[in-house]
Amino acid sequence: MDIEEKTRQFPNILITGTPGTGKSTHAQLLAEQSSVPLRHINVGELVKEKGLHEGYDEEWQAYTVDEDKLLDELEPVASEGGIILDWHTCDVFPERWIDLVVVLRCDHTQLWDRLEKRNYPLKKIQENNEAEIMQTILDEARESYSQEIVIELKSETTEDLESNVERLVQWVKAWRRDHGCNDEG
Ligand SMILES: Nc1ncnc2c1ncn2[C@@H]1O[C@H](COP(=O)(O)OP(=O)(O)O)[C@@H](O)[C@H]1O
Repeated sequence: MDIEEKTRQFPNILITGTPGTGKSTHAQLLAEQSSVPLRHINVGELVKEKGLHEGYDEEWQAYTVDEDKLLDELEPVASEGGIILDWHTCDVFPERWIDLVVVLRCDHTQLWDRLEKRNYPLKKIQENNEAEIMQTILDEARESYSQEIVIELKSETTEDLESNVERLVQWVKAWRRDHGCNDEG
């Protein structure tokens, strides 16, 4: 455990998964329902807002992220703790920042419908659909972080969403207890 980790009062959670699996929906609800303040950071939006990219890729309709700039931008808030990082890329963050990695999963036909509703180009829908079938992001998460902090959660129904968020709310409380933080005061 390094010094930075010891001084954090709030955990950092990474919510990842193929686009459309429900990251933003989960992150937003968790930030609302948590009994301690957690800040939802939609990394894709942050990249766009702060210009943390090397331009827009028309073919993929996505920004090419400048990872160094992104990490510099996030370092102070990550060190402070209490952030929910919401992004489909999970292998760029330093391990010391992250206390829990949540990988959301969704049946691929359902995912296809969700992405179609977003008017993604067919190529992008196919690519993401295939990534979900191949569990690409789950594998990346398991390769990038220690096994004990990576959890896979199903995100297909509203019931899934509610029970996942409740579980995460409880996890945050337990993390704080384990780290000697007093939630009463
Ligand atoms: N567990 C779920 N049950 C029902 N609909 C969901 C669930 N998770 C996400 N959705 C829906 O799927 C769409 C994509 O969700 P979103 O949170 O934007 O995904 P992501 O941030 O992973 O791209 C939204 O319309 C959202 O309402």
